[in-house]
Amino acid sequence: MIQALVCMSHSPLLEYTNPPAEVKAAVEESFEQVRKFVHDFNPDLVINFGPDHYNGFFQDLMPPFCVAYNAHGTGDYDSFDGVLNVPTEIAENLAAFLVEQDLDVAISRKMEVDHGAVQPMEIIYDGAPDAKPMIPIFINSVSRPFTKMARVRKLGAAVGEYFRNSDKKVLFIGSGGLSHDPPVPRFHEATEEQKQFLVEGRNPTPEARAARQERTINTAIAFAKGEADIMELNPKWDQEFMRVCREGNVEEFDKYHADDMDAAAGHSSHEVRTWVAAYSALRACGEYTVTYEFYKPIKEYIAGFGVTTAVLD
Ligand SMILES: O=C(O)/C=C/c1cccc(O)c1O
Ligand SMILES: [Fe+2]
Repeated sequence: MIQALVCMSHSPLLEYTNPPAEVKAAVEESFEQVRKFVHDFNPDLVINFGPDHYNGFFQDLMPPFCVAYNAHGTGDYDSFDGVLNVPTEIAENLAAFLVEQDLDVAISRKMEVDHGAVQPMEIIYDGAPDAKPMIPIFINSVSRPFTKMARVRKLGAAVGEYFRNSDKKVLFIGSGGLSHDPPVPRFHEATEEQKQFLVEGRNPTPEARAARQERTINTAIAFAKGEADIMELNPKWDQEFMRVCREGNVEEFDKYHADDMDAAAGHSSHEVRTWVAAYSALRACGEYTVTYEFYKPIKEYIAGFGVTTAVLD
């Protein structure tokens, strides 16, 4: 087995809110399954398709895709705040290959990644996402305009093609989703203060960061009580999306359009773009089988929470 995949939801609320004990236990069991899967596979390299939540990328310059040549954690919600172990030369060669395939990715020699990118690696490697060489690939999942899903699929497929004949064991990670609508500001509905944050919010003061995080935590607590002004989770939508992942006909991802996603599954459902890229990468390496699936709508985490693993046939 030379390539494998983990796609999973993330939530910065894992350590900040309290779902019922049986839900917490079920989530922890899903994490245990993922840990075992990855430790058995023991990748040489991780390709991490991740979103950002206005910690590393802002609307002063928002690329659709960005390949990191070097990266560090931003430490939001107490996530990893150190330097990541990015193999720069492999990342440079990968980006050059992608551009040759007409996928005009941005590159960064100093990418700042937030909980959205590092959380699966923190879960797998006991809080140490720098435990393995990892190339973060940012996929804009928060800021309009959104690329068509077919472009995300093609990006993933080209990444897979690049590693298909590699002698390294490569793990593709997609981090985010599924249906959810956390209180991340959207430019055209934002206050003047929020607009300024969306454009110039890099390196917030500790007070500003704490206030932002407290707002999200309070929203999650209110959401669990049925009192928050955010969209409901949509388990039906989530399960349909997971069916497409499972069946392996990745062109079917192209049916997802941004406006419909907003309306049916919430404004952060775009994070499934990371899954689309990761599944398309694996599919470019061969036919695959999903070996593990977990799903629960969890209001305390503001997430339709899905976890999957897959291997080549
Ligand atoms: O406040 C943020 O940056 C994001 C919060 C959030 C909440 C729930 C699920 C997610 O995927 C999130 O990123
Ligand atoms: Fe997120």
